[in-house]
Amino acid sequence: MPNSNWRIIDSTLREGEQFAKATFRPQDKVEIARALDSFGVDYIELTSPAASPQSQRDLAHVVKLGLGARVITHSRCVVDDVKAAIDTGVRGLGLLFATSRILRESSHGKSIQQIIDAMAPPIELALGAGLEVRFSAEDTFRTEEADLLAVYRAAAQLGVHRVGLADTVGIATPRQVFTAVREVRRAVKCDIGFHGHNDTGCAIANAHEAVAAGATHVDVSVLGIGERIGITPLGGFVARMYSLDPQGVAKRYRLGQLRELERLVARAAAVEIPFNNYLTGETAYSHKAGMHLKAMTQNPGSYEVIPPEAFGLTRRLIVGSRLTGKHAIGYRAREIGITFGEGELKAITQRIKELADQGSLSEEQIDEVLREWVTA
Ligand SMILES: CC(=O)SCCNC(=O)CCNC(=O)[C@H](O)C(C)(C)COP(=O)(O)OP(=O)(O)OC[C@H]1O[C@@H](n2cnc3c(N)ncnc32)[C@H](O)[C@@H]1OP(=O)(O)O
Ligand SMILES: O=C(O)CCC(=O)C(=O)O
Ligand SMILES: [Mg+2]
Repeated sequence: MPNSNWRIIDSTLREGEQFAKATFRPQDKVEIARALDSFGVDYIELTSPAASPQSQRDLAHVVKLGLGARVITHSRCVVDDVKAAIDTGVRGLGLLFATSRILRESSHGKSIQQIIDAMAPPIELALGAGLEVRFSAEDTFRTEEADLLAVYRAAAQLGVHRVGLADTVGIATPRQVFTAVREVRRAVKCDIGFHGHNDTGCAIANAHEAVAAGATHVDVSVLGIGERIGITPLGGFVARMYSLDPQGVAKRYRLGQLRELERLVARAAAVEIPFNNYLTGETAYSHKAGMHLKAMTQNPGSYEVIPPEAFGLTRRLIVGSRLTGKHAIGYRAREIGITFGEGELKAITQRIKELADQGSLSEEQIDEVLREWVTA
């Protein structure tokens, strides 16, 4: 039975705003927040109101939209920043402190004990205001294990609802993530979140391993946008989890809205959707090689673990290439009402391959060849 005890925290409007090309206008944030809510993400995280006056106004505005998703924000362990967050009416707050030696030296200059002392007042303030509070050890995977467990235990003792592991620089392997989450799971009783950057291409696998080891919350952003090359993409994470539990995932999220959501964010962030994007990429359901096409005409599950219909999309069988085969040609012929005998089919397939050696044929061109063959 797959683990279904996980929630999506969409951070397009926080981590995604840290993406080099993104500067969201107030109306973009509203539109994106509404679309995320309609898709069904469990949390929507926006930039700290301490960042700028407009960030403060945008957060307060999104809070007032009355969305089903919990609107949360993110903050340093600084009392004034937490006060600014509370004033916006957010439901939850992600607090963090970098715990690795390198970031302790370059970012804030505090020892582990000083971090433990400094995180108490902001955590207590946020909890006292009734917020759902999470504390993350930034740069978890370059932090000494004993230091990590010490800050998590201290946060749990203060009463946080969740502790977070953050692969801030995208260095963790899936095995490391599994082990670390399992250790934290043994050390604290509260929920556990995971935030993973994709610098070494493991962000989706790492999010999955975090869940497998007991994490309850996963940070994602639409198209994965974030600092540098970003974090676990919403679509990629949904693909991973859908393949393990199709009904469970389809029940919780409006999967047919994913493509429009991605288009919206791509426009707002001034990027293209990659051709090989998870689930919705232009070629995500295109099949080309003759051996694949034959099997696909028998059973679409042959070369697809995720059916396009689940995401409101359609499959494409590319029949007119030099890699085509007689089964695919016969299939297309039958679709347009033509039936060929075995010998004829082999001959026309050879002819199509010769033509396709000069450049692939469109569906219209294939149909024309098939019809001409009949009348010739
Ligand atoms: C890994 C991540 O993505 S973490 C989230 C990153 N998000 C952001 O940075 C939000 C946007 N940031 C901002 O608008 C600004 O950085 C602000 C408003 C937060 C702070 O601005 P400034 O006061 O001008 O400080 P600046 O950004 O130059 O330096 C960071 C300061 O935060 C401190 N700091 C860093 N991490 C933490 C932390 N977790 N808790 C408390 N203080 C911290 C640093 O020590 C430094 O303070 P200092 O001025 O006393 O040395
Ligand atoms: O607060 C967190 O858990 C993550 C912060 C962040 O964006 C990161 O560490 O990359
Ligand atoms: Mg990040």
